[in-house]
Amino acid sequence: MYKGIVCPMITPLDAHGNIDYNATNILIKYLEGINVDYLFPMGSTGVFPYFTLKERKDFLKFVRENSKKPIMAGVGSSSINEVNELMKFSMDIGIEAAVLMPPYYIKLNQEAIYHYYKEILSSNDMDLLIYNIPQFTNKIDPETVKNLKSEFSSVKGVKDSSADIRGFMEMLSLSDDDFAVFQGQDDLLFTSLELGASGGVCGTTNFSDGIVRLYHEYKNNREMALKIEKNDVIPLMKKLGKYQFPNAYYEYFYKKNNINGGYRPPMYRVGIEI
Ligand SMILES: O=C(O)C(=O)C[C@H](O)[C@H](O)COP(=O)(O)O
Repeated sequence: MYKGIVCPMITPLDAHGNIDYNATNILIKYLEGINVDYLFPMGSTGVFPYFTLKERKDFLKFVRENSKKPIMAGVGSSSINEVNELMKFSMDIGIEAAVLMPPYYIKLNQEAIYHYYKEILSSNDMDLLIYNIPQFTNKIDPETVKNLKSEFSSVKGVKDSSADIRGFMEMLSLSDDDFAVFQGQDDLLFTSLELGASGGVCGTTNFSDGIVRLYHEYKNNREMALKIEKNDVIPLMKKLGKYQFPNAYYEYFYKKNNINGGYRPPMYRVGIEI
């Protein structure tokens, strides 16, 4: 059962916009230090669409070779061949699970989305978390998740970043011992834990330990957890939300660690005050 706090890792970049592996090591050590439960490279915060397949594989391999934490690999692509290639690669190098959002560009109905996942799940045994993020790609409905879950035992959960609490509650109704439901928005973590979520995929963990403290406090001291959400997490998310996603996450990380980091266009430096 997947459970706890997942970091959707930024992909640290150098001044030329290439992947900076020294900075990546600093990030991995930080995440181990604050004790997140899983590393999630090549998700949305990791700006996976801006990288070639080779860059994506190299980054996944580096994270695998430099951390013993369980890993969820972002394998998203509108090309099923690319998804299969990334899943097979991830499985071969010992990554525990894959995270996959519905395809993008062409607007798809639920039947098409079902067929996309079915095709991939039929030829891969790796554990898979379905990723609902309708602000960036086609939406997957709880009903479609339910159908895929009942047909394929490798579907181990869903990560919902929609910020739609009604939809999230429908996803939660699918929870069982072998199916996890993660909240994808940091500032909804407390509410989601109250509703029975398995944990959160939280971007602020790239440079702040508030979410991890919230998650651990929640078990013993609910009031304290709520305080952390109100005083630390919500203001931080509000600040980050003012800028083009996810540039401010990168800038925060670079500033915190005194790294002369860069951006790959269309990313750019936003000039956040921290
Ligand atoms: O990076 C990932 O893959 C994540 O899981 C983090 C978040 O779910 C999304 O980044 C949310 O994006 P916003 O709605 O723009 O805040």
